Amino acid sequence: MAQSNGDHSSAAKPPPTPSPLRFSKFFQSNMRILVTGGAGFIGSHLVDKLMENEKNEVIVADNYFTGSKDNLKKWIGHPRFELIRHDVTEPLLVEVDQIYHLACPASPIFYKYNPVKTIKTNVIGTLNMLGLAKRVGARILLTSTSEVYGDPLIHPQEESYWGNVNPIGVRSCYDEGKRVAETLMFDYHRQHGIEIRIARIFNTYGPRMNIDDGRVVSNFIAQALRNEPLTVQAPGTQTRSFCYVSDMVDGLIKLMEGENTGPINIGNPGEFTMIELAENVKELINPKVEIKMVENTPDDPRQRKPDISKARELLKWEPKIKLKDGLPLMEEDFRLRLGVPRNN
Ligand SMILES: NC(=O)c1ccc[n+]([C@@H]2O[C@H](COP(=O)([O-])OP(=O)(O)OC[C@H]3O[C@@H](n4cnc5c(N)ncnc54)[C@H](O)[C@@H]3O)[C@@H](O)[C@H]2O)c1
Ligand SMILES: O=c1ccn([C@@H]2O[C@H](COP(=O)(O)OP(=O)(O)O[C@H]3OC[C@@H](O)[C@H](O)[C@H]3O)[C@@H](O)[C@H]2O)c(=O)[nH]1
Repeated sequence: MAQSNGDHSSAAKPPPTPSPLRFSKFFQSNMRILVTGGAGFIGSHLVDKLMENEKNEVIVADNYFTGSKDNLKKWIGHPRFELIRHDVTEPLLVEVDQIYHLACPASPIFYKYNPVKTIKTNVIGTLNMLGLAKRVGARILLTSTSEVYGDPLIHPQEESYWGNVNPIGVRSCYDEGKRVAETLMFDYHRQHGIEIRIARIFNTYGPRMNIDDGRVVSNFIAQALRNEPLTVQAPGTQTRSFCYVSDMVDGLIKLMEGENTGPINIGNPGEFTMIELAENVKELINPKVEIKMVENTPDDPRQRKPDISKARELLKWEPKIKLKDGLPLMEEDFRLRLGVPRNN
């Protein structure tokens, strides 16, 4: 059953007065934007889009755990761009107008690698970024996740659903971490009037994903190009809905620029079983490759598909790129990075 989330738009207090430093711009930019996790997959595409606007000055803070300077190489040295090696579990002092807070490992193998660090990143990292937002009067957007719905008992998932999450499982550092991060966002909003935005991101794919990061689309494409079996984790009937990264970035910017706090689902409602995904990749990239069933990991959600009515209505956003059109764009990037030419 869907549950009510109450009225998210009414803040108890007016927003804090921005710091006077907010108006002392280094350049003639109108907007100084901090992107935490900006050296990662989604973050670096977001930076590309934000940098297209000459009125934006972009500061990236990243500890390079799963991200890389390479993703931002075209901006290093640009007068409107700054890259800081920084871990968000430590406070950060910068003067900005907007904060896109993405810093957090997203692939299950990485977030489970050091679960204590993952939960610290989600809780202390978000607390630090909210403290920064409060001091400088910045608007802050959190990239939350479809994992807040856990192994969902309603389908598709709408924002009013409170989720079905194991609080002590191996994924909890991430999904409970993001749930606490959402709570902190709303507490700062109600208690201190901070302008918040929460995006619940569903599985996103595209160029620049770490080749061996363990997520399903990157795994299957890399396996197909290396002539290795596509590893479908049992039972293979579990579903996901895959959003191409440029659609995701457009949705995040619309949410930041709009008037709604969220949480708002941002994802592509096209739903596929993992067997269907493997078949699509096989047909598209390497028809000779084998599909192999392998053991799954605990608490793997059995179904996932966003209800994006809110995004359509409130943000006037919907994804444009279908899986069959997005996979070849990612294939090109993986071929280049793996050194596998098309006629191989
Ligand atoms: N890609 C998806 O399918 C998806 C789905 C739901 C939510 N999200 C969220 O979107 C955000 C970006 O995901 P992504 O796919 O680009 O992942 P990613 O792993 O490519 O990027 C995460 C970035 O955060 C950085 N980071 C991690 N911990 C940090 C810390 N303590 N301090 C500073 N930087 C740190 C990493 O080095 C990396 O550059 C994450 O918050 C993730 O939870 C992603
Ligand atoms: O090689 C693989 C990898 C994964 N899988 C399956 O593919 C599905 C998707 O797995 P992924 O690891 O790509 O991602 P998940 O959907 O489990 O988690 C993701 O959800 C949303 C985000 O917050 C994160 O990016 C990530 O946690 C799972 O059912 C998994 O069992 C395979 O069948 N084979």
